[in-house]
Amino acid sequence: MWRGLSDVPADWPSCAVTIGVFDGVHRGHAWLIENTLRAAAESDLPAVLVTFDPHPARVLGLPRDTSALSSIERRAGIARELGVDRVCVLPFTLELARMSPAEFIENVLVNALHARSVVVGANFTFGHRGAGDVDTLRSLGTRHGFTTRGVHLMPVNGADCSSTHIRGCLQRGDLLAATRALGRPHEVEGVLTGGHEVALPEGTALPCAGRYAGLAAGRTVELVVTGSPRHDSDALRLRCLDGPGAPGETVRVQFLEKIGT
Ligand SMILES: Cc1cc2nc3c(=O)[nH]c(=O)nc-3n(C[C@H](O)[C@H](O)[C@H](O)COP(=O)(O)O)c2cc1C
Ligand SMILES: Nc1ncnc2c1ncn2[C@@H]1O[C@H](COP(=O)(O)OP(=O)(O)OP(=O)(O)O)[C@@H](O)[C@H]1O
Repeated sequence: MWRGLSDVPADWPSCAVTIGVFDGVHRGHAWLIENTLRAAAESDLPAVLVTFDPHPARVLGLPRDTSALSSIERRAGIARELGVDRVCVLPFTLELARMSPAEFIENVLVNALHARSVVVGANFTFGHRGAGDVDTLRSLGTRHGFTTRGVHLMPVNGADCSSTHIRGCLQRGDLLAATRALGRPHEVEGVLTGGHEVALPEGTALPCAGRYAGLAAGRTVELVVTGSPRHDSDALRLRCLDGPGAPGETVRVQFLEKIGT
């Protein structure tokens, strides 16, 4: 995983690039990655996924739920499992947010990554005030020697499959719909404390308060989410009953089904 453009080797070859937050790496993201791998294979190029951390909306203070469906490490791990060769995490700062679409293309895609093919979802925006889109990539790409593909958005159950949709499913306790959009059950990772509590990184997305059937360390467990859900879900706490490990151990927990309030 490259953390910032300074980690990209100067002799990095031409490549195919896909860009976005990719929180949760849901089925729509997987479809986009599949298209990127196809574009890469057609020209025998490596595939790079460019992502941002923290979430741009959080840095910009936009009134949106930006609770994390996956940590940046997990996101990169899933992308690698899907076949991406490198993940480049750009620290999303106010300075980056002020970069124009043309500057982003020149500094990131052309000068650092040597992009020859760029593949994004049809709704992708970038650059100051989100002014750049697929058409911007297409017209500036002609000048800079890369091609652009805008991939149609994969729907799930008639709606756009998006991280926002999945956060909404979790807030309603609709785990079935969340699983369907993610292509796997929602999971979180944290450290077990005394009293079976799981200490989670700040801003982790949890389903609404209630009792859930889940999996931890390969065992069926009962999960209890307590607290009053707020916009960013930090007020929610997680307990994992049935002793999945000793205090201090890191545990990955999957939510399978809501079994009570
Ligand atoms: C260089 C750059 C500057 C950006 N500046 C802004 C901005 O000023 N305002 C904004 O709402 N989003 C801004 N964004 C965020 C994008 O509009 C978009 O949310 C982000 O690239 C993630 O794309 P995705 O939501 O499709 O994953 C910027 C993104 C980039 C890469
Ligand atoms: N359903 C989808 N099908 C194909 N591509 C998608 C889909 N959803 C998002 N993308 C693309 O994936 C990349 C990452 O997007 P992003 O992380 O913003 O996804 P998102 O799920 O729409 O997130 P959010 O709901 O937080 O805006 C972007 O290029 C975006 O256009």
